[in-house]
Order: sequence, then structure tokens, then C-alpha cells
Amino acid sequence: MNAFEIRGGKPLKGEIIPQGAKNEALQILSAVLLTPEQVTISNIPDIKDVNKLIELLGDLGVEVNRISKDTYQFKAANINLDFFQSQTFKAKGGSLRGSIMIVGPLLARFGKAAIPKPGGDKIGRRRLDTHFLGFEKLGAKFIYNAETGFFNIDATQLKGTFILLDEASVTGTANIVMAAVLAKGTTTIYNAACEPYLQQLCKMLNRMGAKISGIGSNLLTIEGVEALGGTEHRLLPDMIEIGSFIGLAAMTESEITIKDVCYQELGIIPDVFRRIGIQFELRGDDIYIPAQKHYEIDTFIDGSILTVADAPWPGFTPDLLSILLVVATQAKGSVLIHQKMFESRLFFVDKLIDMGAQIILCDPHRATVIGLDKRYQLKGIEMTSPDIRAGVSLLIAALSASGKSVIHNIEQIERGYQDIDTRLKALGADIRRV
Ligand SMILES: CC(=O)N[C@H]1[C@@H](OP(=O)(O)OP(=O)(O)OC[C@H]2O[C@@H](n3ccc(=O)[nH]c3=O)[C@H](O)[C@@H]2O)O[C@H](CO)[C@@H](O)[C@@H]1O
Ligand SMILES: C=C(OP(=O)(O)O)C(=O)O
Repeated sequence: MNAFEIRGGKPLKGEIIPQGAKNEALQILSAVLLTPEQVTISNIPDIKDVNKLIELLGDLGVEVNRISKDTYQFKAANINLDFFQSQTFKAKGGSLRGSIMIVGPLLARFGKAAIPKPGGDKIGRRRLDTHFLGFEKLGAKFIYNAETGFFNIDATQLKGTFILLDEASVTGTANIVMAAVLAKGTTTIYNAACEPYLQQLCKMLNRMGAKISGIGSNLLTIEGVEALGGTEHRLLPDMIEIGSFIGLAAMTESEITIKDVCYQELGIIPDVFRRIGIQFELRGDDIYIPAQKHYEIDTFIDGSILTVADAPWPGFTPDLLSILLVVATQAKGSVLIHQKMFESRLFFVDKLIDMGAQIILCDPHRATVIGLDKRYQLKGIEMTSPDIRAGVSLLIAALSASGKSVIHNIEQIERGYQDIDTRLKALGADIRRV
């Protein structure tokens, strides 16, 4: 297992280009299964999760052609439906949460699918009810085989209907949309997730011939069509990477420019970092963060302690809460971080406490951070990354800390951040793989 060794406490400087969005990539790649025609996708990040899904598509019979570093052509003309029952599929599909999103397109196009219990981060219970309830509403039947660990799903002809989602699940909405585009009649999805990556998916599907309206809202209407054709699609920059780099700059007192961020797609993210006290400017479509010694956490208007909580889009994404928490440890003031969606994502704060941060873990969902205002520097330690975003938060903490830190289990970080050590080194970070 690889680890990063970091010698922190050095300011960084320079420009960084965010990678294409991991979570958009997983939706968009699944959608190539909806057509026998060619789909070209660009700005694909070269990261573990995405590469695993591309490999899985290849195993299913999709012709995969890498035409440049970040651009691929896909052609799902001949799909091998028997691959579903194989142990290879079980192992590969089971290790990647995003693999659940191949079910919607396969049901839509072939009337059947199977899926092993999917993986992803161990950040609390992660149910899939929304996906399954949605498919069932469209007419699919599920059989779970406890012995093999597979869900087998059958649907001779999906039929459009009204679906009120039990929660605004991101991958759930994407999956149901992909199932509904080829269903007979009209599907209405209420309480749909509406984050930018889903909007991107719906726009791409419309370019392929689908009829989806209400894009960007929580009420999607999908008129089923007979077939979809090929298209070209470019992924947005990864907004979680962008947020991570804003946090990195503040914590390490660095002057950093984040290039081509597609600012209009970042929603409330910049405002939340501003409320933590971080200053930055929009220059064209770049975010410029000056080196800043101190930053002060805002209070609510009535003077009470600021709370930052996650919420379905356009609320603040849960994937940036761990990063915000780390950044708050060196701010002036206090903040309550409330992770509502996931119940095991805050336990990594014990490592930050070991490094010298002042944090009270109130319960599995809430942590109060008492900012040090840089009175004391965090100190480097040896630690293990429990999940992708905690991993990057610890990396940011280590880069700001005095002395040496070692972060183990960096596979977790690398499933979502491309060449992170090389890109940080280019900014002047002292980081090496051991
Ligand atoms: C591959 C991928 O795209 N993963 C993202 C996707 O996961 P994913 O699509 O798996 O997450 P969901 O949106 O389904 O839900 C995430 C968690 O939030 C809870 N929940 C969700 C909606 C809601 O209204 N109330 C609520 O409590 C769910 O029970 C679940 O525990 O969206 C999550 C929420 O933005 C992100 O953290 C993941 O990075
Ligand atoms: C939790 C995440 O990913 P996944 O849903 O793949 O576990 C994430 O990207 O922060």
C-alpha cells in the first residue's frame, strides 16, 4: 500500500487546473450504454474510479477508444449480457459505487440487468432504495440473491409514470432518468436531485434525442423515445477539487490561481468559503486566491455561531464539508459543522485533534471547530486516510503542519484526485510517495 510523506509549513504558489469531474464522469460514462452509436467524451479524469468504470464498460462489450489523454470514444453496439452473472463483474462492480448507474441504461435498452452490492466510501449507511423504488415504479422486478450477492432485475418494457423520490438522491435520479428516456410514455420525477452533473447528463441525453424538460429543477418530465443516437460531451471541472484547492490555499497561506472553474456552475460553494473568511477574486473564469495570514469566520446576522450543513443541491455539497472543517481549524472564530447526510464522515477529526486542532465532536453528525487563528501551527503525524474527502483534508492539514506527516491508504485519495502529488509538487509542495 502506498503512502504520502509530506513536509509541511511551506507556502505554495502558482496555477492549478482542476480535473474533469469524477462524479459527472460516472453518470456520463454509464449513459454510453443507451445507444449503439458512437459517443465521444472529453475532459475525463485519469483516476481509479473512472478507469474502473471504463474497464467495466469494455468487459460488457463496449468498444472503447482512447483518442487523447482525456478523450475517449465509446460504441455500445454489441453488449454481452452474460457478463452480468460473472465473478469478474461481481468483483469489479462491487468495488465501485458509481457502477450502480449502468443499471438504468441497461434496463432501458435490454430489459434486464444485474448488479452486485456496490462499493464506494465507507462513510455511513448508503442505501440504494431510491434507485430500486424508482425502477420498480417504471415496472422493473428485483430479486436479491443473498448467496451470490447479486440483484437481478427484469423489465420487459418500462412504462412511464409519476415518481415521487423518497429522497433527492444524485445517482438515484441519474439512474432513473436513464431508465426513463427509452420507456413507453411520460415519466415525471419529483424531488429529483438537480446538481450540475445531473443537468449535464440531461443535456447530453437531449442531444442524443431524449426529451427531458425541467432540467435544473426538482421536477423532471421525460417523454420516452424509441432510440437514442451518438453525441459529443465535455465534462465540467470537478467542483470538489476546486473547493479543495481553495481550502488548501487558505490553510497554507498560499497564492494560488485555479484555472477555468466554470464559476456559474459552483452554486453556493464560493459563498460558503467566503463565510469562513477566505478571500478570493474571480479573474475571467479563474479563481485567484491571495496569500492570507488570517481569515475570520463570519457569524450569523444575529451574532450566533455559524453553522455549515450539507443539503441536496443547490445546498452545500456534503463532499466539501471535511475540507471546510480542516480550513476552519486555523481560522479566527468558531463554526459548527453539521454533516446531515452521512453518519461516519466526521470521525477523521481525531487525527486533526492529534495534530493540535481544537475540535469537539458533538456526535457522529456534528463537530464544533474552535479556530486557532494560526496561534499554533498543526504538527505533522502519521495517519491513515479513511475516505476520499477526509484523505484530502488530512493532506491539506499535513501541508500546513510543521514537520513530517505520513498519510497511509492513499488509494482512497487517488480514486478521485488525478496525479495529486505531481500537481502539488508543481506548486512547490514537499510531498513524496513512499
Ligand atoms: C458517485 C457519486 O456521484 N457520489 C456522490 C453521490 O452519491 P449518492 O448518489 O450515492 O448519494 P445520494 O444522493 O443517494 O445520498 C447521499 C446520502 O445522503 C442522504 N440524503 C440524500 C438526499 C436527501 O435528500 N437526504 C439525505 O439524507 C442519503 O440517505 C445518503 O446517505 O451524491 C452524494 C451526495 O451529494 C455525494 O456525497 C457522493 O459523492
Ligand atoms: C463519497 C464520494 O464518492 P462515492 O460516492 O463514489 O463513494 C465522494 O466523491 O466524495
